[in-house]
Amino acid sequence: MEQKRQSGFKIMLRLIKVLKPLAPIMMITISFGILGFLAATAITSFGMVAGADILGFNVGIKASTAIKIVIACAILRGILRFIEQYSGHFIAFTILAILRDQVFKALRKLAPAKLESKEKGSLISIITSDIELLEVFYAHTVAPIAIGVVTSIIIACVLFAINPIFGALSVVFYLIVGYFIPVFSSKFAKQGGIEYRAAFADSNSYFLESLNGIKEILLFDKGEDRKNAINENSEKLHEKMGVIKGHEGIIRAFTDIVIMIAILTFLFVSIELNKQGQITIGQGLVAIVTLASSFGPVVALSNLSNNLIQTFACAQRLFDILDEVPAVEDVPGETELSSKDIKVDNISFDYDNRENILKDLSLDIKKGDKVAIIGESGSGKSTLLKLMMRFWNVDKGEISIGGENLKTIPTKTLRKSQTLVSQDTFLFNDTILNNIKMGDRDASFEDVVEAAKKASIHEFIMKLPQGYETNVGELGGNLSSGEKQRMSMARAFLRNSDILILDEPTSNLDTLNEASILKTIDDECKDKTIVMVSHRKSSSAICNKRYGLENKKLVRIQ
Ligand SMILES: Nc1ncnc2c1ncn2[C@@H]1O[C@H](COP(=O)(O)OP(=O)(O)OP(=O)(O)O)[C@@H](O)[C@H]1O
Repeated sequence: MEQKRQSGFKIMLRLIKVLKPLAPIMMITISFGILGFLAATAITSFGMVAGADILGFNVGIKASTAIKIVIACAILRGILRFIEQYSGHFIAFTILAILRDQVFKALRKLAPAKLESKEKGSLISIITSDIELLEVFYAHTVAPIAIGVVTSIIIACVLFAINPIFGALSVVFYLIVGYFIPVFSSKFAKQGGIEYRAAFADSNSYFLESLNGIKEILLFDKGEDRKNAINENSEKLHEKMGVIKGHEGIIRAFTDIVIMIAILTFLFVSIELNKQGQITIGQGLVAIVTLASSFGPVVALSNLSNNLIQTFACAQRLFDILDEVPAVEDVPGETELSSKDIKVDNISFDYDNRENILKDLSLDIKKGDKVAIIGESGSGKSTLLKLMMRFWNVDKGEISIGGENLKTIPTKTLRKSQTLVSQDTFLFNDTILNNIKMGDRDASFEDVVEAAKKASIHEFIMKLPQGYETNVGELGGNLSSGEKQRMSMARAFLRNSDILILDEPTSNLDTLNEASILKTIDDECKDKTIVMVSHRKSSSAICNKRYGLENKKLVRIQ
């Protein structure tokens, strides 16, 4: 399951590839960003020109003209910055939407097999905060790098025009601040960023697990332990953030020192060049002010490196999901199955190349058969059902329905032909009506009531304050397992598939409700094929064929 770690460069290239459809808008962001920064630098530079002219240093431009340019640049700066930020964020949030869509598509493909073993808290981190952090890359990285590089080149040319030494020196300082510091910084901060994102996901998982297992925690009096562990996780996150922020502080201080050194260097060089008669005092002042005000985009690059490491760690986790190979590929299309006979032909299966769970197992189920599978816990009964629904593919042998290999039956057709009722039923935070209607979205209210009656849950629903319109969420998880299981049966009756797959369908029911549901199944499903896993003899009484799962194979029981 662990994926290969990709280099920062590869991750960056892949993130940029997603940008392709929005390249024209990115060009707008970059162009307006460059013009905006040039306008900002021009404000200070021409301000200095005006000052120099007023003080009597000749710089070749009149103070009145320079002031007009300053005013024009100030207005332009606002407009340009607005367009840059607007288009930059439009790109970022559009891309986040595209990425979210890709992740959901990937999760759909991975479900259910590959998601069984994934930590749900970690998945939630990826879908929410990890993707959100990529905004940093799209809105605050790509354009700033381009803007930083281009503006630095332009300013270096302007300084070069004043005097080549200024031009050459500015290139050196831009490289130190915009390239060497970020590269050096990222080497040290890399591990911290990766560790922080991993700790963040772990902490989410632990919290979610604690919520899910709250009953067990209280029952075994582990509340204090859990609380301490959650506090420890928070402390760990705090510490890791402390390391990142400490590092950021040092880098910022270092960057500021380099900028100060650059300005002082320009000051000394200006004095020297003025002494040699190569530049006027006015030119020297303009060069110093231009350099000092031009570091903005380059400093933005330097600050990026810390954020980028976290962003890349998030992107890596996102790409791991996108790259994960599903256990089963969907088969597109829809067909009619010629018959509903199921043939399990000499199959073997194991999870992740471990020991075989099922080996050379065969089973013939004719349409209308009611088959019970009995066996010890962990013997592989649920696994066999999962294989019949193609949640996983068999490793050897073949399962077919109506003579057609499961692997080639369109997924939609397969899902339509089968309904699963399992030991634990998930109800969505919606009305009871809509929860049962999962079985058939187009069913009428009367159909739902009839299905609920068959599942012996109608009377219970009618006693609820708003009957079928009661929201499951409002019951606050107060539904009993048996009530949930009966709702699941109601869904199954409504769905009316030809093949009913029942995994301990009555495990949470009392004998009265069990008998009632079994009678309905017996009466209503005469022509349906049923494959039922059950520990209870009473449940399997409605079946005409019984098999025991022993030593990875099925043995007929009379
Ligand atoms: N997704 C999975 N990945 C790896 N191993 C799994 C997975 N699901 C189940 N197993 C293992 O496969 C074996 C068979 O599990 P299965 O759920 O099929 O047993 P079962 O007979 O239905 O058990 P029970 O009666 O307790 O429900 C068990 O050892 C289980 O731990």
